[in-house]
Formats: sequence, structure tokens, C-alpha cells
Amino acid sequence: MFIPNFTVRSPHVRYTEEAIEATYRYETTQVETDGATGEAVAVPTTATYHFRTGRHVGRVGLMLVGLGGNNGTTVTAAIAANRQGLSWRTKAGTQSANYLGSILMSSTVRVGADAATGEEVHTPLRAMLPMAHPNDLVIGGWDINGADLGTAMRRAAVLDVGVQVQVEEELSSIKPLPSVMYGDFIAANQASRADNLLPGDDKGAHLERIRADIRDFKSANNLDTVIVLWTANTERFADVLPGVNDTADALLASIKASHEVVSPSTLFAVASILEGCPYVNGSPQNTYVPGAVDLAVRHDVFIGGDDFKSGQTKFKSVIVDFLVQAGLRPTSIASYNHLGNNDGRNLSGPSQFRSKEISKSSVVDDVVAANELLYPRGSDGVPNAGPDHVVVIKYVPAVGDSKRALDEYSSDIFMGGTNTIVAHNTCEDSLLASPLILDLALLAELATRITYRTPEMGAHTHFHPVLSLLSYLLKAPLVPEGSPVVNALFKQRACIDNTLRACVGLPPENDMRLEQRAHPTQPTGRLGVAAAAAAAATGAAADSDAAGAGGSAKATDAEAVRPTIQAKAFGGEGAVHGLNSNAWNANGMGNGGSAEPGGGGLAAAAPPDGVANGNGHA
Ligand SMILES: NC(=O)c1ccc[n+]([C@@H]2O[C@H](COP(=O)([O-])OP(=O)(O)OC[C@H]3O[C@@H](n4cnc5c(N)ncnc54)[C@H](O)[C@@H]3O)[C@@H](O)[C@H]2O)c1
Ligand SMILES: O=P([O-])([O-])O[C@@H]1[C@@H](O)[C@H](O)[C@@H](O)[C@H](O)[C@@H]1O
Repeated sequence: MFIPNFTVRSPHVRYTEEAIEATYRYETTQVETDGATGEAVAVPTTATYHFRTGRHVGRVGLMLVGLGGNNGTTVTAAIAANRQGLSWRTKAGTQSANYLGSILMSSTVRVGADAATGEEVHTPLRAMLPMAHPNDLVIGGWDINGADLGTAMRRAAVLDVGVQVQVEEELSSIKPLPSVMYGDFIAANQASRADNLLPGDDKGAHLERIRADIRDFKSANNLDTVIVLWTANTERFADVLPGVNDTADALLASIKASHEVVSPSTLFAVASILEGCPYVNGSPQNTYVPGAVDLAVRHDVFIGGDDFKSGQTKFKSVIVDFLVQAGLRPTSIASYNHLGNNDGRNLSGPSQFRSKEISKSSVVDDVVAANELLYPRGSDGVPNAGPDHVVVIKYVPAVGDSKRALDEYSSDIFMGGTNTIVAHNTCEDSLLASPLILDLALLAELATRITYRTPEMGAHTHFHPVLSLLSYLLKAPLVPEGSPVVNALFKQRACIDNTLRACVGLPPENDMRLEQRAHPTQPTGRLGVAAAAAAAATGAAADSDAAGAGGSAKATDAEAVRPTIQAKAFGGEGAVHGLNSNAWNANGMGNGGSAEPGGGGLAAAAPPDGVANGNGHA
């Protein structure tokens, strides 16, 4: 069952004109370990959170650093196309503007089970809380290249011409603001693009100009919130130097002194933080030197990163998680790709490639660290390094933005065997990254409207400025100091889903489905009502079939309950389609799923005599 939206009826949730307020009981487990004895004790722990989420979204602006790039032009064109509801012809037929690849716009989340039928109920992820809509985002930004966005879109060669020609006029009216380019932070081959730079090399002056750009953009467009997001080229890592960029004050002083260690991406981060705007880093470099994090905490402004997790790495994080969770031991990961866009050209620079190599390699760290059965520590206590892992990126202009990823995963399996998985993955880089940019912006904006308070706190406050909630969208998630990094993709997704659920007072999804586990002879939980009611139907039908059709055996109450649960799970109201072999259907015992639509499909009916339904009534 699909519902476009919902409200929560609970004594712990209150809807006011301004906000959704929820009192949430957070349950977790803390483990106490004794280093001397090795004893470990698990202690269930609960805490009460009062969440408050502002219901008024306001006007939201998104300023992209690298606006004229493949991602920048693609996301801008896509918003224009969606806003106008455009369609266009291709050789494969008519295409229409969409937001596929955005979890907020194109994925759903389970709300719960239908109270009457027990059927799974899902809703759009964006329906969990008031959200900005991509169509309403006001786009602007900077680029070291001054091409208008219509020209840049053509240069990017990402979108079908059929949609390009329809948005070209709008995009041609957008010209990136001048930006900054320092030293060798990006590859030397990018110099030819740099015709749109702020004058001089005074980083302090550049900082103030960029801050003014943000203020001017916000006021000119009458915006309530501005998100600044880096989708410019990958920079080399910046040195972290004590007294230079290890604290907020040191970093601000270094900017004023135009210290060479300050990168463009860090300068933009500082400007955003000082203007109170959330900043997201879509590239792998260490934009967030300690001084930048310190500044974000001081100003209580969200920062997030690093490096969009768009295709090859997203796949890698899932495959390795699946293998390790299956008790198999990946021994090698060979991760190769070639691409022909300007990003690939920039990454042909060794220092820039190194930044990407780091982010693409670290994505399996948490999964490996979580299983010391497969990856035991050394005798010296040093954690196991995990599988051999190589990352190769080659620049092949001919393929353009259509990155070709080839991966090989080899694993130790049972009794000395080896499993090898090879994958070829054509990742249209910008078509996969652009929806992530939208999700990052919308989630960052949402986070600015969420506050929480525990009983010990005097007032509501925002989440930690390091917005690790964004991890699902990023290869190398930035987390608050001392917090563990989670890379496993579906754990990251569950974090988003359950955080949004908590904000409306709903419990986290635990996938236990206890209401479906109850013994057939026992009353099931509140949500068992549907299964028991359907069980009655099966019981009645099975009785008549057994008598009429000479079925093998009269379905006992227990057997009668089982088929209906399966039927409801598979076929919804009335009909039963394709039951699996260990399920029952109207013809009696499991028949290998040959129940055909309309062919003996179950009809919902009252429970058989004496069989209690979910709420204990016969
Ligand atoms: N699937 C993906 O596309 C993907 C996934 C993860 C990360 N990324 C990262 O996203 C970034 C953008 O990717 P892309 O394909 O759009 O690259 P791109 O080269 O097409 O665009 C980058 C743009 O940034 C501009 N630029 C460079 N330095 C700048 C600066 N200091 N200020 C302002 N503009 C600057 C360039 O002129 C260019 O227009 C890259 O760092 C890439 O590694 C991309
Ligand atoms: O697909 P993914 O690994 O998530 O991310 C991509 C890399 O595979 C590719 O090598 C790089 O050029 C892109 O900028 C992006 O980082």
C-alpha cells in the first residue's frame, strides 16, 4: 500500500502552526568491557529526546562552487526541465524530466502495517517531514570559467540535446560569479579554463568578496536559507599545520595572511560558515582542516562531506557489505574506471588522483573493522588491514561523462574455496551525482529546521555541526570527532529514515515483524488482526475445498492461519498470486507457487470458528 503522506496520532506528538513536536524514546545498547578479565556486559539504555521540526520551509537557495561544470550544469538544467515539466524525443522514445536517483524524490520508506489488513504501507521519503522541493531551489554559484551555463551545458555534453535546446535560453542567462584558483590545488591542466577569477591574490579580500556574494545572492532572491555546495574540481590535500589551520583563529589569521596552505575549497567553507550557510563538500579533498571544523562548531553552522558517492563506490560499499555479512572474506578489490570528462582530466593529476584514491578506498573500512572473525587483529593488536584494494582511474576523453567502471571482488569461501565477482558498471557520472546534490542540499536545509532537547538540556539545539546524517550520499563521511565512521550503505540509509521517523515520534524500523512470528495457536499482537482475519478466510476456504475437492487434509487451525498470512503478503485483497512452495493457498498444501490470478485465488472472509484474530476476537 502506498500513501502520499500521513500524520501521526500519538500522545507524544504535537502539530502546531510552526512546528512538529515529538517526544521520542531513544533505545540503544552500551557495552561495558573489562580489559583485565575480558568480560563484556551489554546494558540496554534509553534516553528521551524532544524533537522540534519547523514546518515552514521558506525560500531556499543553492550556490554551487563549480557551477559551470558537468554536475553544476546538469543539476541546473534538470531543475529547469522539471520545473517546466519538459519531455523530449530520443531514439528510445519520449523522455520526461524526473528526479530519479534522488532518495528524497524517488524513494519510499515503510511507515508501518495497515491496521486493517496488515499490509505494508509505504510513503515517499520526502513525506516524512516538511521538505523543500528541488523545483523551488534558486540556483547560483561560482566558477573559474566564465562560460554562461547554456554554453557550459553544451560543453558538458551530459544531457540529451532534446532537453538542452529547451532549457538553453534559461541557462544562458546564468553566468557564474568569478572565483579563486590557488597554486597547484587543482591540476595544471585546468589553467586553460581559468578566465573568471577574482583579482589579486589576497585571500582575505577574496574571503570578504565571497561572503558578499552569498549575502547579495540571498537578498537579491529574497531567500530564507542558502546552502553552499562544492562541486568544483578535486583538489590535492592541504597540509595541516599547527598554528596555521589547526584552529579557527589560526585559520582565519592564515587567510588574512594569504597563507599558501589555504585552499579554495577551505576558503569557500569559511565564507559559508561566517555567513551562517551550511556547506557541503562534494569532492574528496580535506577541505575541513581542523580549523574549519572548529569554526563551524563555534558558529553552529552545518558542514558535510566528503565526495559524492555516486556509482562505482556506492556499488562497492554494498557488495563488500553483502560479502562480509554473509561470512565470506573479501581478499581483494580491484576497482578500475576510465572517464573522459573534465573531472577525469583533472584527476589525471597525481595529487588530485590521490585525493580520490583515498576516498574510494576508505569506503569498506567499517565493514572490515566490524568482523574480526574474518579480519582478526595482529598479535600486536593492530587491526587487520582488510582486503587488498587497488583504485585505478584513467582519463579517456572518448567516453566523456560516461564513466566505465570495472570491478573485481575475490573472496575466501567455505573450505578453501574462492569466489570472484566481476562487475562492469557504466556510470553516467553527472546523471548519478546531480540527484545527490539535490538530496544533500535538501537534507542540509531540513537539518536547519530540526532542533532537539533532552531533559538535561535547558533549551533546544541543532544536531552537531558536522552533519554526519549526510553520510549515505558521500564516499568519505565527515563525522563529529571521536564518532565512528559508518560506510555501509544501508546502515547510512537507515540512519536517515529512522532520524526522520523519530522527528515525528515513530519508532525506528527494526524489521522484526514480530506480529508475523506469533505461533498460530496464540493471539497475535495488535497488528495481527489482519493475519488472523485472513486466516479465518483460509480456514473456511480450506474446509470447503477439502470437503469439495477432496483436498489432501482438512487444514488445521494452524495451517489455516499460515496460508492467509502468505496470501496477504503476496496478493493483497482477495486474489493470491504466485505463492511460494511452502505456503498454502485455496487448493490446500503448497503447490510450488502455481496459484494463478483468478485461479482459486483466496477471497478475504471471516476467521474460522474458534480461531482468534489479531485482537483476540473470533
Ligand atoms: N559522479 C560524479 O560526477 C562525481 C562523484 C563524486 C565526486 N565528484 C566530484 O565532483 C566534482 C565535479 O565533478 P564534475 O564532473 O562536475 O567536474 P567538472 O570538471 O565538469 O566541473 C568542475 C567545475 O569546477 C570549476 N572549478 C574548478 N576549480 C574551481 C574553483 N576554485 N572555484 C570555482 N569553480 C572551480 C571548473 O571550472 C569546472 O567547471 C569533482 O571534484 C568530482 O571529483 C563527481
Ligand atoms: O562512481 P563513484 O566511485 O562514486 O565516483 C566517481 C569515481 O568513480 C570516478 O573515478 C571519479 O572520477 C568521479 O569523480 C567520482 O568520484
